[in-house]
Amino acid sequence: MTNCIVKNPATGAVLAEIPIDSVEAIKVKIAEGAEAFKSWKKTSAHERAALLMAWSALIKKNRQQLGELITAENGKPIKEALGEVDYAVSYIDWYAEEAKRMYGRTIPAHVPNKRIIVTREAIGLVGAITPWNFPAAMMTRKAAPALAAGCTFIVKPAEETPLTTIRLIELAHEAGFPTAVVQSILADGPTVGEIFTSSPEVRKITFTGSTPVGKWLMERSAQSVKHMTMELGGHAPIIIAEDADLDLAVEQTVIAKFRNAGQTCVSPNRLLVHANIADTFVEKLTKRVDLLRVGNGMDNHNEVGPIINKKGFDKIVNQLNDAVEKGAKVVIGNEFDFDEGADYYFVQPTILTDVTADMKMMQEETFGPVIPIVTFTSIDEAIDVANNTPYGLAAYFFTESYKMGNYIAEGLHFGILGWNDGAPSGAHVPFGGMKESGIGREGGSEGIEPYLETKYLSMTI
Ligand SMILES: NC(=O)c1ccc[n+]([C@@H]2O[C@H](COP(=O)([O-])OP(=O)(O)OC[C@H]3O[C@@H](n4cnc5c(N)ncnc54)[C@H](O)[C@@H]3O)[C@@H](O)[C@H]2O)c1
Ligand SMILES: O=CCCC(=O)O
Repeated sequence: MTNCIVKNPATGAVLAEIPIDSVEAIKVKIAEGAEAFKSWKKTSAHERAALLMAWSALIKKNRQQLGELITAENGKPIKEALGEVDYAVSYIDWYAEEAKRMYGRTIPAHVPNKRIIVTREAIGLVGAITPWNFPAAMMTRKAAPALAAGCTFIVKPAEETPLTTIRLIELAHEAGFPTAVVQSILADGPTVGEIFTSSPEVRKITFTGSTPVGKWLMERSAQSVKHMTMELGGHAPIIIAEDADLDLAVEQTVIAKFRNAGQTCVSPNRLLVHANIADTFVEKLTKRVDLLRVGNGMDNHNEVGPIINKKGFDKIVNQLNDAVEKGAKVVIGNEFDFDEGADYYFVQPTILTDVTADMKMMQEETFGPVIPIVTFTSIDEAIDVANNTPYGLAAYFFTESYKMGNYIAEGLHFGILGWNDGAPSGAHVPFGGMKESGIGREGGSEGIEPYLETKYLSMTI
């Protein structure tokens, strides 16, 4: 592959054909990033914060253009794409502030003539690899804390959606970041994975993507003991307790589930509803889902865009066929609008009932607009089913009871919990997963820690 062909997933039209970086060119960028670290780490936190604020201002000025770029290459509705630009910028704003709070400490010495000082230092050159589902926000939530900490940064965006990243990096340079401090590269994942993991100059890898690729990167990085942040796959449950506010649960389920047509790592993948309220809930949810308009995200009225590509579409169809063959009942959806020749794929929002544990969608991430519904009769049973997965990213639950809510929260093994809340993400909170959903957190005060080393100085005076 010498060129990366970027397509509009809503139409299959080619948006751009960009030459990919050669192995040699990638190695040169890594060397430049490592060299730039020597001076960048010496800049003051206030200087770095000011550059981040200048970058943020330029992104805000170009909000509409960036939003349209996201919709064009990713497919999500324009309103959501503009929301993603705001979300992406919020990480830059947050870490421009956090840059100034990289506090150290002093430790009382065990003898009178010693003084001990603990400082925090930037790790070095960071290699980032990002997915196509949030082309702006997954990049800035890595770049902003890395740059704030004093690290230099190289990102490899997904081949499906590199245009947003390329534009964001241009704006960073326009804002005043030296070229070698923040860079992007364009190449296929395995090539970049191979180079990043084998390069001693790359001191940290931060990855957002699928669990198998994350595991592979971790294995290879062991050779040079790199720092790692892993934001991997999810398999989020929603538990609807018997006393839940059903209208609220319906509204929040729709928000959580159909964002980016279900192609979101925190997207609910399994809906567990108490048997006594299941019929009422399914009826209300179906009415609401029936109102969702599917189509090209550039049309402001559409709320559910296309699936990113044929591979993603085939996975969804395969899971649906498997579920129906094993006895699931289609309440709404299971319909498709696609054209393999043109290369676009839409899936109608789908609700399935009579879902059982042996169905593929109860074990694997679907990454599509599909809601499988399972009933339960006791909350312990629901918690067990929810936890019965190697993943542990996000989980949601709906109950009006304070005691029940706390009981469920304490029982769930997930890094992010939404109680009566389908939208828990934000720059100010620690985002990340347990078990095979990842290592480390992005966002919040936790999000800068993975870019810092601890150094302590012991002085005899
Ligand atoms: N936990 C989170 O914060 C989070 C956020 C968004 C997406 N995700 C996950 O990402 C996945 C969807 O993205 P995807 O299907 O594009 O994932 P993917 O792992 O196939 O690709 C993600 C990125 O990794 C690159 N890549 C592929 N193979 C590689 C290799 N061998 N070495 C290095 N890089 C490689 C790709 O080019 C892309 O840039 C889902 O599993 C989703 O849950 C997780
Ligand atoms: O897909 C993963 C990111 C979604 C989010 O940050 O809420």
